[in-house]
Amino acid sequence: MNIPTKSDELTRAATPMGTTEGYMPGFGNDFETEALPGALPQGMNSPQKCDYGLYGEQLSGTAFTAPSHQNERTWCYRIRPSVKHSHRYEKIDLPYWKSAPHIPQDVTSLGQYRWDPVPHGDHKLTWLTGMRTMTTAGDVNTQVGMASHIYLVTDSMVDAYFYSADSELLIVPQEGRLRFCTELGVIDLAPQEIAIIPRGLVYRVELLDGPARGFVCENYGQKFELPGRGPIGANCMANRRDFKIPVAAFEDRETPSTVTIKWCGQFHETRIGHSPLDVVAWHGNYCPVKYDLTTYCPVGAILFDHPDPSIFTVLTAPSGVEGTANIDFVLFRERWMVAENTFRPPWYHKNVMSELMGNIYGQYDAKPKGFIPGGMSLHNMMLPHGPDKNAFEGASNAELGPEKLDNTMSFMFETRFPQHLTEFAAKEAPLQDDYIDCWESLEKKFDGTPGRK
Ligand SMILES: O=C(O)Cc1cc(O)ccc1O
Ligand SMILES: [Fe+2]
Repeated sequence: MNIPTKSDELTRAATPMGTTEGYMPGFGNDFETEALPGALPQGMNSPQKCDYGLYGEQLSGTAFTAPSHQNERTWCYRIRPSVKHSHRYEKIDLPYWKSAPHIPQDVTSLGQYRWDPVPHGDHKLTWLTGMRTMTTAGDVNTQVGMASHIYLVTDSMVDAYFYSADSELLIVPQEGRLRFCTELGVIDLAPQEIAIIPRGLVYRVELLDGPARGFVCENYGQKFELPGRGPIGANCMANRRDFKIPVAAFEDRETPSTVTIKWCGQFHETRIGHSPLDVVAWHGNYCPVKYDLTTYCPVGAILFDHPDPSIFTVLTAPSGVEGTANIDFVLFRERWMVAENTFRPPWYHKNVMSELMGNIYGQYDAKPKGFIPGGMSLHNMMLPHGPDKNAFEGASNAELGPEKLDNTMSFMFETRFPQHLTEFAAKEAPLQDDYIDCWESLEKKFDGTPGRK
């Protein structure tokens, strides 16, 4: 079902030559875009008077003094400054959207957990009311850790806008299509794509094709960046040119509207008389982005053994400790399996990091049954897990030749912090009570006989 949206009224910049319509290619580089000719000042940021009577305003995504290779900011030229967009703030309740630290007393997070897809109910839900927090980790106030959410969207936000001062959001759709109308332009998002909406950026979310469901990683810490490729070199994994940044788009609409702000885990609302999506031109490197996961080029073992899943890292959000991420976003997609004399699925293991997984489509090799599209699993810090009985027997006895793992796309939000279940995850979401039984029938094979396999 295609749904008409308000955003058809947005005035968009012409798309630069050679780019996909509405987007500019790149990640972390400097962009410039204007929806009206000449709206972007040249050679300086703060002319005495901006063209078209626009106001200049900077959005800083890193500290002013962050090292230059990490420094991110964007200059916006807009109809009104943001401060005119915020009157008195009133606290509001979004009871299903939780922030760390949130450790419910009567919920245990120590265990292996798996959920069926959270079903769409009868209620109408927007991006804000349909956000369901599953886990939280770290502390939103000290800007470390993350939360994982499921979103269920049946309705567009109408004259309603949002920004998170707490976090950037990494969005992983699983069903339905959404349109993110942001201050810096429009991102249309479908399953097999991801988007990042930066901290502080105002937007509304429209439903293009619904109902929509997906996963969100809310990153309280340092921004997601591309991982270093080390000896792999300059190519493969996620390539910068496959990321897409929207061109400038604005609306000049005088309608009573609300802006909701997430700030230190609390939600506040303010009323304004116009659309805040009024940035006519911008330049900078702090911006929303989308990425098509089918452009991710996996690199793997081409002779024997199963490497650590870090080879599949799409994006990493560093913590203060080198090599130990606040969050890694890891993708398990279609690929060839060729390793000889090897148990090919993931090995049994315990991990100091906490692994939250979601299935976008198809079958995951370690869990041929039970981990279904839209479903999630959590293997928390230092809790053992690995292939279920079927996967173990199948892979141990398979005739090994080159084999294509086809029709498969799952992902992992892996964090250095333990993840705590919310009441929703423990009591309302479709938790599989029998999940741990998938390992129960793994029998003892050892009988002391050398050469027994
Ligand atoms: O537990 C999982 O399924 C995720 C995972 C995959 C893999 O290939 C190696 C380690 C790992 O944690
Ligand atoms: Fe794992």
